Amino acid sequence: MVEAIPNMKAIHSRLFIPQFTLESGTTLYNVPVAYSTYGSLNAKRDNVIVICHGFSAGTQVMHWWNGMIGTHRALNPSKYFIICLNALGSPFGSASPLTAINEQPSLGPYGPAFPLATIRDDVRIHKQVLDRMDIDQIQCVIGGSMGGMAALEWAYLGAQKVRSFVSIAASARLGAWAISWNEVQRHCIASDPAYNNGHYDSHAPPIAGLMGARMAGLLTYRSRNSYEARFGRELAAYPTPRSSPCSTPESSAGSTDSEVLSEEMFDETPPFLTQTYIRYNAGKFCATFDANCYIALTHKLDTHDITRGRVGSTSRTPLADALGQLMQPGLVVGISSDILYPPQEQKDIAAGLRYGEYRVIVSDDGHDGFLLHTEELNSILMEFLDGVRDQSTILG
Ligand SMILES: CC(=O)SCCNC(=O)CCNC(=O)[C@H](O)C(C)(C)COP(=O)(O)OP(=O)(O)OC[C@H]1O[C@@H](n2cnc3c(N)ncnc32)[C@H](O)[C@@H]1OP(=O)(O)O
Ligand SMILES: N[C@@H](CCO)C(=O)O
Repeated sequence: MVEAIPNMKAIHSRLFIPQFTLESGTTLYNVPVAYSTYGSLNAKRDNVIVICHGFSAGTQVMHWWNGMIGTHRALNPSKYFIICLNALGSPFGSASPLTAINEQPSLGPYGPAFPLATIRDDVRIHKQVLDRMDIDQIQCVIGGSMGGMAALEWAYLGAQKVRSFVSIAASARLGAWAISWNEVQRHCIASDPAYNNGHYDSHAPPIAGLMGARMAGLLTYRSRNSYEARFGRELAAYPTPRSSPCSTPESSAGSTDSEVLSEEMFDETPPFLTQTYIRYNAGKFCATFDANCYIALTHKLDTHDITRGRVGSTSRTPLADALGQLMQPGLVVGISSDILYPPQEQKDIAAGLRYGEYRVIVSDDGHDGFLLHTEELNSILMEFLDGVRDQSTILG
């Protein structure tokens, strides 16, 4: 349920950047960038907060961070001009495998030929959108997961342009563990014959592969304990098993449901709640996501490394050297049970920053805690934003 905010409505737009050269060297033309805004710019055009979205979200912050945005919330549209811009490669409006090559319909969509776009590319092209709005200073850039990685990249634009940042449940550079999970997910998609090396009919996409990828992803977003507590070995109430030699009232007397399930039924019916959960949610995801976009975004994540090009190749402490270059206050938040980007990674980021603060949300919800614990996150953010504002008032 999306909260109705008085005197405030989201504005959704798309702007076209005439020419943009990616880090890879490929130049895109007439590049769409989708974004949503909440609130209004003040006279000095400096009350700006940039929100960076995660892997599968779009720019409509109210849809996935509802608890964070509102009149008495950290993201207060009566105070701030809040903007969320869609990452390149995502299926929600910016240039991606789904959009026409250089916006020329006659050329058809990029499909698997969409070039590698990094998080740094996102920041550079999103900055161009802000430049066109005559915005030169951002109060804070805030993001979780992939968005938290983008927040770190935004900070490298400098403390005059980006006054502070908040990076939640994110890495400074993707490690072998997270890259491998991305590879597992790409493999699921590529193994689906319908994928056809990315040249599939949009009416017959590789659903099975995409579902497999999302199922694997879903597990990395939670923790063992959260699944155990939520589902345990509970059976789904539906669908009812067709028939079974073991399921007559007589034969099942004195047995639990799970004891009377035959192997055959196990294959044909999803008896455990956890199975229906991951199947349902992966299926729901497939209704709005695209397989080539999924692959493009996982490659984007793999390239993420804040040290790239910022630290000499002989550095023995590349992470600390790169983080030490950031001069603005940075809040880094971890979720205690995050197995994808474990809290030690956020602790290390905060430790490397000159003006870093580390906070942890203690929860069994895993990586998805950044979407689920909005009350706690909201308080942490409010405190940080107030502190930064007080500092700016004192320091000018
Ligand atoms: C374009 C846009 O920007 S839209 C935003 C899309 N992206 C996002 O929201 C970000 C990603 N979101 C997510 O990963 C998840 O939604 C989270 C982490 C925020 C919440 O996940 P959960 O805690 O599992 O949410 P919830 O308890 O509502 O369950 C999710 C769904 O599974 C269903 N479900 C729960 N248990 C079961 C089960 N055992 N079997 C089948 N279905 C189940 C729920 O009914 C719910 O269905 P619904 O989405 O149709 O209402
Ligand atoms: N559940 C989140 C986790 C990744 O940030 C998503 O799907 O976007």
